[in-house]
Amino acid sequence: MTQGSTRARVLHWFVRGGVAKTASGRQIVIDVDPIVVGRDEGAHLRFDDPEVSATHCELRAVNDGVLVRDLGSTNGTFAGTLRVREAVITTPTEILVGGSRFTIEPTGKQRVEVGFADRFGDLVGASPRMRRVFGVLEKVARTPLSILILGETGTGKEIVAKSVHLASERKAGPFVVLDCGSIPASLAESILFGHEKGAFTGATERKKGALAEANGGTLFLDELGELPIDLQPKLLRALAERQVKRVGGSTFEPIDVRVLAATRRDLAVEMNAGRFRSDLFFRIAQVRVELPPLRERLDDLPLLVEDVCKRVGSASAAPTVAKWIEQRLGSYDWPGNVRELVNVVQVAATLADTPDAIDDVLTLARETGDGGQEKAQTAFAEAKRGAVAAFERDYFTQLARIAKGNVSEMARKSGMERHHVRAYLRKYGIEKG
Ligand SMILES: Nc1ncnc2c1ncn2[C@@H]1O[C@H](COP(=O)(O)OP(=O)(O)OP(=O)(O)O)[C@@H](O)[C@H]1O
Repeated sequence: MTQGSTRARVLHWFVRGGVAKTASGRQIVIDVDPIVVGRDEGAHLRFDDPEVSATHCELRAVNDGVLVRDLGSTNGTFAGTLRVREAVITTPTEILVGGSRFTIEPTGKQRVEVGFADRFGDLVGASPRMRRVFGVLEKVARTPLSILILGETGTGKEIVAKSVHLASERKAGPFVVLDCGSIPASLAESILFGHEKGAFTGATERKKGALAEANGGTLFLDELGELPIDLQPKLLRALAERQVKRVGGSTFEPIDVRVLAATRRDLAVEMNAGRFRSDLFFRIAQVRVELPPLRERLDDLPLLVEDVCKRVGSASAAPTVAKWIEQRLGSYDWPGNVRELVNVVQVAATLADTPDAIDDVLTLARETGDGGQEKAQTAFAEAKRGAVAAFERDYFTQLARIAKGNVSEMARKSGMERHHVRAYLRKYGIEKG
């Protein structure tokens, strides 16, 4: 995990792309950025075939060949005679989608331009995939393009959005965050577009919506996949026409807003299931940025550890903390991604003078058992924090399982507000399913 080895890997990041060819002679180059195959007008490789789903499958270059991934299509994706959910194509292969066919012809290894920047705004990362992300963000931050940021919980989606805003010409304007997952359906329209006084019961004052609040700046739509379906065409219209009408109002006000959005959900699957509108998807996903899970970019650990230690004022603790993580969590898969790492590093950094204490406290936090002996050797406050964290992690993991990921159900069962439940799920990197 030294800087030297990181640099060598950057220079040697190669993928095998290819070309997708249709019977009518259309050709499209397959690179590391995903190509969507589907019936939708926004699809990169489009088939006007009713048996093809709106967003049917996607193709992209990976290390060994062309990755074909079905996007929850109705009729499936076939490589030759095999129905595939996900497959890496290494030799020329015919792909069947609905009643249409195309061929993938993989090419030799090609070098991916990753750039050398190992940070962008508040983000750091030395892995080739993050360096590539930084290169893309550098190029698009100053443009008006909207960006869809994809990634598991805790991979840094919100910090990407904030950093893009601060690197854009809109940085002096507002940065407004709207968590689409916590909007109550009855207030959704008013939260987005605002309302006039008396528009509905409880509308005691005229109020701006999130779009108008973000005027002159950036609106970050977190959890875009959870935006209520009936609101989606209205948002699309507002973005296209650059104007909003408040609930209960009769006039339009102009808005000048750049939209950035994030999602943990696979929106292609949502689109095929009719829960997300593809026209809104293609409007917002003018640029798609995918943040890989931390387990796929462990090269980022040293720089992240250094960054967090600096942030908490313990820069000198970084080598001890990095060594501890390498030794004790070397094969850990970080389900809570960078957020979980940040939590671990913050605790470890404050205890770096006594590495044994790191062991005690962080092992405690991870264990759900009582670990009596270890507890008694740790300061009471730390031990309690560890035990509470273990309880919370366990409770919400089980709750999510029982409620099959349904946040409303979890809120009912736990007697908590939905946004509190969501905060705990995030804190411990628990997928909602
Ligand atoms: N590349 C990075 N460099 C430095 N810090 C990072 C990086 N990525 C994430 N973080 C930190 O990890 C934490 C989680 O990041 P963030 O809230 O942006 O994740 P997220 O993907 O939006 O999560 P969620 O989907 O749960 O909302 C924050 O403390 C953030 O500062």
